[in-house]
Amino acid sequence: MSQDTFCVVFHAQIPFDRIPHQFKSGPMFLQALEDGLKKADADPSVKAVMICGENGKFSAGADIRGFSSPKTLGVALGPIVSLIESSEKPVVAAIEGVALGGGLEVALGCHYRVAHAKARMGLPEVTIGLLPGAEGTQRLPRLIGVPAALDMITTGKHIPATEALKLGLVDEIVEENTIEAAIRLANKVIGQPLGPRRLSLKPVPKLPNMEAFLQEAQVKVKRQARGFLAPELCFQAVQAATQRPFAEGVRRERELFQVLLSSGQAQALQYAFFAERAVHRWATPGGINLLFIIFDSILLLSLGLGTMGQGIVTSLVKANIPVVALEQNLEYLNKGRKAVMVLLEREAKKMEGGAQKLDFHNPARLQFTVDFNLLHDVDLVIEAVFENMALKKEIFHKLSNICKPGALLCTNTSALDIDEIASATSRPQQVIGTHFFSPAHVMRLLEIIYGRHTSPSAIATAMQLAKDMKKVGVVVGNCFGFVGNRMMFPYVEQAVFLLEEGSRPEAVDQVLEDFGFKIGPFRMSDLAGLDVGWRSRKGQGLTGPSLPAGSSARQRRGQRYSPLPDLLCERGRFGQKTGKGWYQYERAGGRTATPDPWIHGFLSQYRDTHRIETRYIDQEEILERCLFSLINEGFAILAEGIASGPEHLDVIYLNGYGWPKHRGGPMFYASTVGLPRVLAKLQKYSEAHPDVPKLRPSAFLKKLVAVGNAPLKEWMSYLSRQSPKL
Ligand SMILES: CCCCCCCC/C=C\C=C\CC(=O)SCCNC(=O)CCNC(=O)[C@H](O)C(C)(C)COP(=O)(O)OP(=O)(O)OC[C@H]1O[C@@H](n2cnc3c(N)ncnc32)[C@H](O)[C@@H]1OP(=O)(O)O
Repeated sequence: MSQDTFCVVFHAQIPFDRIPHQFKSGPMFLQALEDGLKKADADPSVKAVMICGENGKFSAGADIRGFSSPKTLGVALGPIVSLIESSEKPVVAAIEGVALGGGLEVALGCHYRVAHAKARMGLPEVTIGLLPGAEGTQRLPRLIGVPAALDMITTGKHIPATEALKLGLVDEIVEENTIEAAIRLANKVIGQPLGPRRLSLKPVPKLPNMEAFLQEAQVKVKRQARGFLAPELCFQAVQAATQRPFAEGVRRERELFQVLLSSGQAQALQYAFFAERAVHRWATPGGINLLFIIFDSILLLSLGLGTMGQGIVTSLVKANIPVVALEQNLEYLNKGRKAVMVLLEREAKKMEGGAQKLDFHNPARLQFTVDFNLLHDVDLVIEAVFENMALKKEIFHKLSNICKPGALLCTNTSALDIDEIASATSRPQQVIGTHFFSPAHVMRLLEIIYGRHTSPSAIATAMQLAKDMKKVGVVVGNCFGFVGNRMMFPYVEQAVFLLEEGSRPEAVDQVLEDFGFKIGPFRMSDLAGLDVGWRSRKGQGLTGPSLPAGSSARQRRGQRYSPLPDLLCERGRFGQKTGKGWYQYERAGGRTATPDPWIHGFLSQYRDTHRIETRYIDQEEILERCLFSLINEGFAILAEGIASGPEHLDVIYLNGYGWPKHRGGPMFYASTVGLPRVLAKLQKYSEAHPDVPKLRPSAFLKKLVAVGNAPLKEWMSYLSRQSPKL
């Protein structure tokens, strides 16, 4: 093929750092694309056009940071995609790496698409609070049909090339040189009619039951979205494709895009996108940041095969890390092994048809043992026994004696003091907290807690482990409850106080679920088991036999205390596992929560006993007392240097506590509410409840308001000592 038959229009786009800023996806970049296309069209020596990316990547779409100037992005790309499609010369996309967002929309404008077998494609705009605004919602259903297009557009998932080929999204996949294959294809199709290849001219493939299908899909999207607008508007845009001609569908897509752009939710999700990446960057006080400790041949030992241990082992096997699972006796080991195998079988099923296979029947990858001697060879231990300081110390003392000198010793704890655990060893620099969230093979968050002596390389290794396990690792300092649970305590405390004052569990849960939480505090408590907190409170001497005689029922250490959860536990109401908790369930182990008249009666009796006047509590008060007390604790955490920035707190809440993504995390949410308002409300509630210290506004919050409601990205600059613990 002669060189002059083609114009390779375009080399773009990620990695972002390798191309000049003005060409990323801004107006100059789009102009260059348009100019190139026009030049190719006008040049009679050019017979076909091939579009490819630079350095083996097609395009990750727009630079998300540029969405502040909408006109230059999605909306302006649409006419260029149309220009590609209307070309009288065949245009072939050569997709390598990724084709995402605007990148895939460009490919949809092309007449043919060739992809490398390892390429991934998707329209992830919904995950940043938007919809594909360059005609993607109108072209994709015409190409792959409504069900598959709806799935891709409303979830934003990336699909592998093999799946794209099955769906008809690409015409060909190749193992070798994609660009050469695209040129070959272009050469072959020169002179063939282009009409049938123009997606805007194609009808949307019919379904026998389109209306019923759409109705059902809409209900599903709405149910899952819980106040998140983008999936619902993505749905509406695809629906428009089924009901209107192409040009009208495009107009509807643009209207909906503008609604999302101005909703505030897009801003929150884009903040969350960068926050998740920002938490990968951490440093010690000396500026040391070791991110590249690689341990691809580690033998890892997971100690304890309860629910957490089972999930951790499953995640490790999924991450292809050789693992030895240890239990104290054969009975527990066999029980744990059975549960792990069930989880792994399930995971293997989900992965069927994909490139990766789960290798868990091979003893070199996964073995179960009660033999502590196997500890000699492991590189890393994750202890996952239950939350008991004495037990953990005993285990760490043993680990310190048996494990080889370089082995990293991790403790899975949700609140216990890492320094105290480390003090039982002769190598506190190699002791670190790894707080997994249940179910550990599903939840993305991993809180990584360093103690006073933890070394930077131990932190780096734990961060690398998180990455290998496809989790979001967030490095935090050591304090009771670390970041996530420490912020959760005042939230749950307020929820219970609200019951004392007149609310009901279902009313409080409803308000927080309407806000967007997957599950309210009482449903959550029933799910986790009320006995967990009861055991912890007994350990702290707040209830149970160690409570000093004569203690007041509703006061502890001079502060307000609610005995309500303890009273439920004393009556055997542990939540779902006993069939009764804050709600009633169909049976022990049941999952359907129903408001329980017994609880309502019990609460009124409790108020009578303690002479509490029942009052009506409105939704605003429920929301503010729960959320603002949690946020207030976040400011205290930042001021103490337990976390390096508000992004860390937000990423923890988004990935471990079901905080609604479209609200950007608690600290981002506070910034959108406005810090003066948060402060004023805390002051008001604190005055009404002077015996609740967690409602007293944090000094750091007051300072940020005093300096004029500083924007979130500047908050940390107002702390005199930043991250003293790092
Ligand atoms: C040849 C075709 C031409 C195409 C023209 C396109 C013109 C665009 C015009 C309009 C389009 C509008 C709609 C959109 O496109 S919206 C954007 C849709 N795209 C995305 O949402 C992709 C988001 N990114 C990712 O999913 C991943 O980052 C991925 C690209 C898969 C790479 O993952 P990974 O390898 O794990 O790396 P990181 O996630 O850590 O990212 C590396 C750094 O790159 C930064 N990054 C990534 N994507 C973007 C982005 N879209 N905008 C800005 N920055 C981005 C990321 O923050 C990392 O940077 P840092 O390390 O500094 O944090």
